[in-house]
Amino acid sequence: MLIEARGLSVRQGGREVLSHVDIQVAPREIVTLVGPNGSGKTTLLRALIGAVPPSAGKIERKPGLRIGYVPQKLHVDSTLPLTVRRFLDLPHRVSRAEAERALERSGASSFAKQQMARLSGGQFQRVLLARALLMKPELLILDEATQGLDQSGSADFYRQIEAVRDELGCGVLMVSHELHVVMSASTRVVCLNGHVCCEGTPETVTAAPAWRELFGTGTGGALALYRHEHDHDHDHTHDHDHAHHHGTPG
Ligand SMILES: Nc1ncnc2c1ncn2[C@@H]1O[C@H](COP(=O)(O)OP(=O)(O)OP(=O)(O)O)[C@@H](O)[C@H]1O
Repeated sequence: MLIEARGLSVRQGGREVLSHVDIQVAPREIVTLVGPNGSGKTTLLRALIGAVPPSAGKIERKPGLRIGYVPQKLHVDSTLPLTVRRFLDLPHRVSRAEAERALERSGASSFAKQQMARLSGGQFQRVLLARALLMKPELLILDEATQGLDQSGSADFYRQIEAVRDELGCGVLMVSHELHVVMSASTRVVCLNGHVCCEGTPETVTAAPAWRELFGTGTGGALALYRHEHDHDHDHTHDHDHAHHHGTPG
């Protein structure tokens, strides 16, 4: 296990925004965190990286765990002349070989000499990914990294994440709203609404009543469509009763 939280509660602004959350990420797993706005997804990531203190519960990290963090967005002053390559030198200079490897793994090599201010949204996210990879992460954490990208742009980005996972063998924990794309790339989905509503494989979670209550059946339909198009096993023998429910939804 890379990281494990047990019974994690966090208070923000006098209110409990996370209650008794259990979550863990193992090497090579891609765990996707989904949930409505304000359900505590960002707060959970911040608690896991140690940026907000828990009010109850325990977080255990593998000793010396190296975490690479890709934020939701990052503001770069558009008047500041700064190339992608120079951006990777902030806050610490990195060797040419290290920078090149990180850019290559992120699919960002072709725009290394460009100005940060002129990148597209998808290129910018790849640069943030490259920066996170400089950490040689054992755990990669991404907070809605594809916000603002179109569907094919975010699908490309998630394929890059899978390639990084395959190459580095790191675990991945990410937040996303783009359910059908993300779920096709996830080994496990955790549905959060202040507490863990349900979790499991994409198929089991979308079939869980707690999920339906939060998202309706539309996203399950989109997932089914995606799977249908991309997976030629049309055998409908899956048993959908394996999602475990923690507490009651809502
Ligand atoms: N520093 C803070 N002070 C007070 N309240 C906060 C703070 N950070 C978060 N909250 C509150 O905690 C709740 C959870 O916020 P959080 O950003 O974790 O949700 P989220 O699931 O990431 O939402 P979104 O999908 O909109 O990004 C929200 O009600 C938010 O207003």
